[in-house]
Amino acid sequence: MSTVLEFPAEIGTHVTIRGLDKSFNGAILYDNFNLDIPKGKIVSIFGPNGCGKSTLINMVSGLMPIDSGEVLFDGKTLDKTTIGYVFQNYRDALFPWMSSWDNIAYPLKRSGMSKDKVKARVDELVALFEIKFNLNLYPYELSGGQMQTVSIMRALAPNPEILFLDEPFSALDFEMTLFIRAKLQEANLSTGVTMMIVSHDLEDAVFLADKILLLTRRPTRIAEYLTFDMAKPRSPESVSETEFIKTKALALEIFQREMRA
Ligand SMILES: Nc1ncnc2c1ncn2[C@@H]1O[C@H](COP(=O)(O)OP(=O)(O)OP(=O)(O)O)[C@@H](O)[C@H]1O
Repeated sequence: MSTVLEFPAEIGTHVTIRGLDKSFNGAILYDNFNLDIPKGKIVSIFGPNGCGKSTLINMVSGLMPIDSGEVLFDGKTLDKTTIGYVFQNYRDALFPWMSSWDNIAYPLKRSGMSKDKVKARVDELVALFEIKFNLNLYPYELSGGQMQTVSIMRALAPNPEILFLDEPFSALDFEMTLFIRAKLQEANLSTGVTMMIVSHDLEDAVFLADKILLLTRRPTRIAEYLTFDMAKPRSPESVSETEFIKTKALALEIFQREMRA
């Protein structure tokens, strides 16, 4: 098994993943997998169907057990780390018996925060997300995009060090995708929260990314770990700029190479 001593992390690393192994029913998905996630940055994960993108963030976030290996956050274990997780299926992720406001406040109330502080934190998020709809509504009374916005606000409420997002755009229309992309970018830039985002859509993946993790078919390895340092904040027009088009084309080329392999 690899260890941090064998493969020291680069300076500025938040999450070190070392010697990660995972099999399902004897079929190897990850075998001695190593990865560094930089602090305060956004890493987009892209790769062939079934290569284990969701499994990777589920293992790092502790939703799924690993067979062996080590995951450390600034050298700490998961139980000493505040994380947030945004699920693909926001309909099932929100508590249907609570108003949207109570959904967002839930993790804060659970941590024992005083009523005044809870209200102040929810107000901060309302300002950040420029919420115009009524948060007294129940999730089922909201549109899909509004529900996903509430799920992201809930995940960000406790000021996590790291936010995991599993295909947050997959069920959104284009207008909401643009809105949520912009808000995730703002949240990252204003709070420095690290993000790991699984995306099926290459444009979404590249738009937010400081790093693009391209995975191979299983057993899953790193095909390339691209750095994309186009200036931020990026705008909807950024996708037409040469720098963006070039990186997207490079990622596509690597993806296609892996599909043929
Ligand atoms: N709980 C499980 N039990 C058995 N096999 C599983 C389980 N979870 C995932 N797998 C298998 O592991 C592989 C990777 O799944 P995962 O959902 O992580 O891939 P993905 O890259 O996110 O896929 P997609 O692009 O289709 O969303 C798949 O072959 C899947 O069938």
